[in-house]
Amino acid sequence: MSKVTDQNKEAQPLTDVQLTRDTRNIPISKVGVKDVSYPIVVMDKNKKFQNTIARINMYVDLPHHFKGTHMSRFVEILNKYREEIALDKLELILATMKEKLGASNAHLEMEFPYFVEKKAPVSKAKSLMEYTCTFSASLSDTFDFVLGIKVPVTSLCPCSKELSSYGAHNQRSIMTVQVRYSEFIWIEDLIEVIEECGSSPVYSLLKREDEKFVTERAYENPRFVEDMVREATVRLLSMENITWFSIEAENFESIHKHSAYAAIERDKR
Ligand SMILES: Nc1nc2c(ncn2[C@@H]2O[C@H](COP(=O)(O)OP(=O)(O)OP(=O)(O)O)[C@@H](O)[C@H]2O)c(=O)[nH]1
Repeated sequence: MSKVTDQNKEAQPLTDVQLTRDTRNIPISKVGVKDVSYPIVVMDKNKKFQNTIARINMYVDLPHHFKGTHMSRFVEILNKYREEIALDKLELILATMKEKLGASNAHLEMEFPYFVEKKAPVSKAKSLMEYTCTFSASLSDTFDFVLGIKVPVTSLCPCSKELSSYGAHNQRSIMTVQVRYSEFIWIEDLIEVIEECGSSPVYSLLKREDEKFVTERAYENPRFVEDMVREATVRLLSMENITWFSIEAENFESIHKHSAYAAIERDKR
């Protein structure tokens, strides 16, 4: 490009390419930014609140006639609500996304580590355990919110216990619970419910007496993935404030190279 053309371009106002017309007549259901790392605040049952860092996805719909969305506005909105990005602000953030981006639907997904203080079962030694949680919120005409938690547990195979002369294969499993609710639910309470559904909870700190206890507890409570999602379903159905849930169990098998998996979803509305 010649120096003269460069100078001409600089003298002109910058073109807003995103606003130009697209002629393919295809609307887009979700467009935006993905995997933005950002500080958020989560309500903590014991300490009132907990600061953590989320990986955030923000999307809106885009009408067929626009070439592109305005990507910078998503991050501008995060900045606007910095220090106060929390559950009670999600609907407001989504409303701002709809307004600033001229959209009909807005989606906000956050995945973040959340720490819970746990006591070892016998020694009562305290330690912090990390749980991966998700907030998935959408606003169209109505607001929708789903809380998700990945809960690690130990599972011990009932079949292996029955067949083997010694021991039974056991492994770490991840139970993923997602809920819609009518009244607020503490992350801590939901974790406790799901941890009852494996052969044993897992801990970040165990002394010798705890290790003996959890090993024997797992042996006394063998569970297939099917048992785990059924046990969770019984509990989640009995919680009246839960209006919808999905529960998954994945066992990272210690005698196979693949996982065992089961899932149940129930809409109580
Ligand atoms: N729409 C879109 N923008 C992209 C993409 N990749 C990068 N961008 C950039 O996102 C940046 C910000 O775009 P805008 O939000 O429209 O920026 P702006 O025009 O200064 O902001 P406004 O005045 O608020 O519209 C631009 O530099 C784009 O090039 C893409 O795949 N799609």
